[in-house]
Amino acid sequence: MIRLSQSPAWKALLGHYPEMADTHMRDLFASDPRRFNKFSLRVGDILLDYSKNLVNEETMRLLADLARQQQVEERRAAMFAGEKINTTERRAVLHVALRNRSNRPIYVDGHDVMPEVHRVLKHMRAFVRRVRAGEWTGWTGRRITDVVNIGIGGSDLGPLMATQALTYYRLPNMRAHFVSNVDATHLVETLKGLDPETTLFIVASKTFTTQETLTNANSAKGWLLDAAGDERAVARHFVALSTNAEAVKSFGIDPDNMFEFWDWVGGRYSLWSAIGLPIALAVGFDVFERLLDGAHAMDEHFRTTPLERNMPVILALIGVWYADFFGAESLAVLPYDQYLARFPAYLQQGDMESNGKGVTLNGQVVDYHTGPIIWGEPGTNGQHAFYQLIHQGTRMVPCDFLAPARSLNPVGDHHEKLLSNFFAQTEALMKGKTEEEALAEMEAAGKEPEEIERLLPHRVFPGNRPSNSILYRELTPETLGSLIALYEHKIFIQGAIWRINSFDQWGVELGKQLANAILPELQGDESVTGHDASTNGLINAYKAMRG
Ligand SMILES: O=P(O)(O)OC[C@H]1O[C@H](O)[C@H](O)[C@@H](O)[C@@H]1O
Repeated sequence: MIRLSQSPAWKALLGHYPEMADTHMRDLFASDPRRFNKFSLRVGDILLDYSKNLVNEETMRLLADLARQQQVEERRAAMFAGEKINTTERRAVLHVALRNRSNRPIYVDGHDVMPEVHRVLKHMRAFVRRVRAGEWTGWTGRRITDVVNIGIGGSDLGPLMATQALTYYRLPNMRAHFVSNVDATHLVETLKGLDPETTLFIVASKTFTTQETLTNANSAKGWLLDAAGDERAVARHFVALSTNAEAVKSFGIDPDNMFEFWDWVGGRYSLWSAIGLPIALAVGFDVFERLLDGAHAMDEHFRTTPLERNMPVILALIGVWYADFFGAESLAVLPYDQYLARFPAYLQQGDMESNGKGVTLNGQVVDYHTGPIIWGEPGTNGQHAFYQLIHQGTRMVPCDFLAPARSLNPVGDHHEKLLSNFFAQTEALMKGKTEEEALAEMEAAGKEPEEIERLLPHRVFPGNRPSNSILYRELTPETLGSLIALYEHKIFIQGAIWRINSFDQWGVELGKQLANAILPELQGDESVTGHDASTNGLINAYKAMRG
């Protein structure tokens, strides 16, 4: 197979790049009054405006050619058909089955997975009902008031982000907590205000072998047993979300209290599975299902819409354009929605663990850039922190701005103020401020020539800095589901273009392996000598310092 970087579609983009690198978006807008109409797209209640990008119709055509050349349509079909597109782990990738709200069967190895999906959803619904109704009680018969999800990575970030995003929809009398870090501080500080009699632990781990999660779960069990003094209490206070029934059993959790999922659910794509149980406990099962409905709607758009009008595909193509042709290193995700405060953190795993790869599906080292660094904070906080660099720094930082048209908390003019910032930032990034404009402004303000001379260069904004704006009607559970699915599919399409496996994560193994080797060396006071000088030095300094 010809290398991507040598392929006709890639070369065509390389040929087109100088023209666009030499273009200012101001001119693109000035020369085309229909630019917004041409480069925006609506799916349900979500509007994507991608007109403030360094693209013209030719760019989008060439990018779509690249997608076709890379057979993204075939890859998409293969994913929905349950083919084992995660080739290193020989697994299907079917988070879409978890939210398949149609009657369409989805097959893995000739076996329709939908009946199992529905069985687990039913199990979850019944459990949520019992807990919320106070029928499922703790060992002393008191109703559950607090749920503590113990998990990390995909078994934490998705449920945490979604539970937080759906705070508005939370039902009363149930608090949700999330413990992930193996730093005992996380567990200890979380448990401080809690009563063992009314606390339910959800041990969430796809593999049920993850060090952090099992360590936290064992300590939580100790905390419970200190109060209960009877092993039988564990069955009332621990449930598991996992694919590994054996390990769950040996931890001491009753298999009846295990909510199952399958190897075709990637950890970072798992919030739609049993891993969503803490979400459902916090907001109720009906709201959880609305989240699935929203994701399904985006899945259907993604599955059936031609590439040119396909929202995840467009986001993916624009990202490839900047990463590979403009040398952009990162993508800032900037939600002007406090409920989405953890969305950037969630996408860090979603995107960086998926597309932070340097070899192709065939094992060839790539000679182009793959996944970007994802970062971001909610607006307007980011504006008062790091936007300086985005506006006037030396790097190109493509941004995704997200905002709801309607606030769930309409108080005074907060929302207009929030949205005026949302609109202003993308406008400022695109237009910038020329030297002439800055000069005219200072003169109009009656500034002295000395001051003008001193400050003028600092008051210039180059502009021409790209952004996508994603405006949605309101943060409903459906919209949240659609937004998450939008990014999931975007990541998939980028991985398909780069010919990498977006669904494995070998890069997390080495650190784990070395930590396992170091752990026993931390025992005792003898000096360690088996590593490089830095690592030896650090371990020995630690031993001296800890006393
Ligand atoms: O759900 P678990 O099996 O406990 O895995 C938790 C996390 O740990 C691993 O290190 C992986 O990098 C993540 O993809 C995964 O989400």
